[in-house]
Amino acid sequence: MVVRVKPNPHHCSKAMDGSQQRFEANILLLGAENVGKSALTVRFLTRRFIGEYGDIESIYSHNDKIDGREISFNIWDSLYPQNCGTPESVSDKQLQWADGVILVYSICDRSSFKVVQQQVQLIRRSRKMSPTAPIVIVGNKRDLQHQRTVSSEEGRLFALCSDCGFFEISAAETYHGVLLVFHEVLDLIKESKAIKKGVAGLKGIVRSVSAVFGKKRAE
Ligand SMILES: Nc1nc2c(ncn2[C@@H]2O[C@H](COP(=O)(O)OP(=O)(O)OP(=O)(O)O)[C@@H](O)[C@H]2O)c(=O)[nH]1
Repeated sequence: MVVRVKPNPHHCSKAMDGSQQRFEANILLLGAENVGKSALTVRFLTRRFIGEYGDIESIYSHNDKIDGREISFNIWDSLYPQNCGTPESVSDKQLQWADGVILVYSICDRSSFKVVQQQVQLIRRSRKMSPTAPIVIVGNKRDLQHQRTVSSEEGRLFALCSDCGFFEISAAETYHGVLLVFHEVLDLIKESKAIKKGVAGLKGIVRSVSAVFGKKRAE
């Protein structure tokens, strides 16, 4: 089931508990205009490529079952340019909301690759998002090889150097590539949340041990 709602950054997934069956993930799609952010989103949600998508910014909620576990995806398909600061800027609200980011460029639009490069720097420098939150870079429109201006190697190398995931796909041609992108982000979000939980658990142990020793010293 897909539900389309207006962007509400207060809709938050951070209350996930490993013991619960349902896993909730907030995924933010960013990138320059016309690169296929909406095409990717709609392909993932409906398996269809419809060609024209209009200029609507939305958060879509989608429930799925993967490996027997209920998954709740919230996908924020953002509009470019973002309505704050410089064109490539990303709002604090978006970063606070997101558990993971998909940054999309078009392989036949070099300026869109530059926007992705700038957005990676901005996200990495921001304190609004967990440093363990994953970023996956997607070179879209792979079907337009004859118009290519960004090589696969360049995209892959940049992603590798920036510690981001990387895919080259065509939202127009196949559903499978799009599915792989969303599943990768989901897996990385799970890992990131597990790391955060581990760190929190460790802090709890340190606090308990300190409390015991503190008490003993006081006796
Ligand atoms: N050839 C080709 N065209 C694509 C592909 N993905 C999207 N498009 C086309 O690119 C255009 C822009 O797609 P959108 O999904 O609206 O792009 P967007 O990034 O959401 O654009 P904004 O809403 O302006 O931010 C549309 O005409 C799509 O049909 C693809 O993989 N291959």
